[in-house]
Amino acid sequence: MPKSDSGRLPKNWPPNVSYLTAPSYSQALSAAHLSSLRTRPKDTQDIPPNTPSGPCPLVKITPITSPSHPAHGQYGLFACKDLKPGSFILPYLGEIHGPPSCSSDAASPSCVTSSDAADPHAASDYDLSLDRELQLAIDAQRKGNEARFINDYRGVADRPNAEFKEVWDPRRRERGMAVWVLGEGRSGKGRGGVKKGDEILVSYGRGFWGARKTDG
Ligand SMILES: C[S@@+](CC[C@H](N)C(=O)[O-])C[C@H]1O[C@@H](n2cnc3c(N)ncnc32)[C@H](O)[C@@H]1O
Repeated sequence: MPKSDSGRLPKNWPPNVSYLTAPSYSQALSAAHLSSLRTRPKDTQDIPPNTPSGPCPLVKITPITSPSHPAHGQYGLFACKDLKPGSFILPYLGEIHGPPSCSSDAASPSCVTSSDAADPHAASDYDLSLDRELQLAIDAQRKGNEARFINDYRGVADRPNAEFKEVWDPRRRERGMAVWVLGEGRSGKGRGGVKKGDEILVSYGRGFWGARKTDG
C-alpha cells in the first residue's frame, strides 16, 4: 500500500505509486540546482495559501471506460465542481531531478548523456520540465499526486482546458509546477473554464508525441 504524509489517498490511487503531499528530491540534485529551485523567478504566481496538502477536493481520478477515448483502459483526471477560467487547480508533485547522473556541479561536463540505463527518467511519460536551461524536471512516474493523471487533449477534445505553469510555493519557498484552468484569453472564445464532470486536459506539446512516434 503506498503511504502518504496524511495517510489519506485519493480514490483510485494505484497501489504501485507513492502518493506525495509535498515534492520529493533526487539525491543527485546539485547545490546549484537547489539554489535555483529556492530562488523566486520574476512573474511567477504563488500557489494559493489555502491549497490543501493531501487529496484535492476539486478533482477525481477516474478510469477511462469510453472505447473512443485514446487513453481507454487508463485513468484521467476529472473536475468535481465548476472551475473558473484562470483558477488554480493543484500542484504537480513528483521527484524533482536534474540531468542524468549529474555530479555536484550543475554545469559539469561529467554528466553522462541520456539513455534509459543512465537516466531513470528518460522513458517516463510523467516527467514534466521545470527549468529547461538547468534541465530540472518533475517526474511523477513512481511517486506523485493526482496531477499525474492529466491526459493530453489530442483525440479527446478540440482544445485543452487547462495548462501546466510554473509556480512559487511561499510556504516551502520553492519553485514548482502546477495545473491551472486556462484563462479566458484575449478573445475569450471557448475558454469558459472547466465544468463539473469535464475531463481536465492540457497540451503536452508536440515534442511529447514526436518523441513517441515509431517508424512502423
Ligand atoms: C501523464 S500520463 C497521463 C495519465 C495516464 N492516462 C494514466 O492513467 O496514468 C501520460 C500517458 O497517458 C496517455 N495519454 C494521455 N493523453 C493521451 C491522448 N490524448 N492520447 C493517447 N494517449 C494519451 C499516454 O499513454 C501517455 O503516455
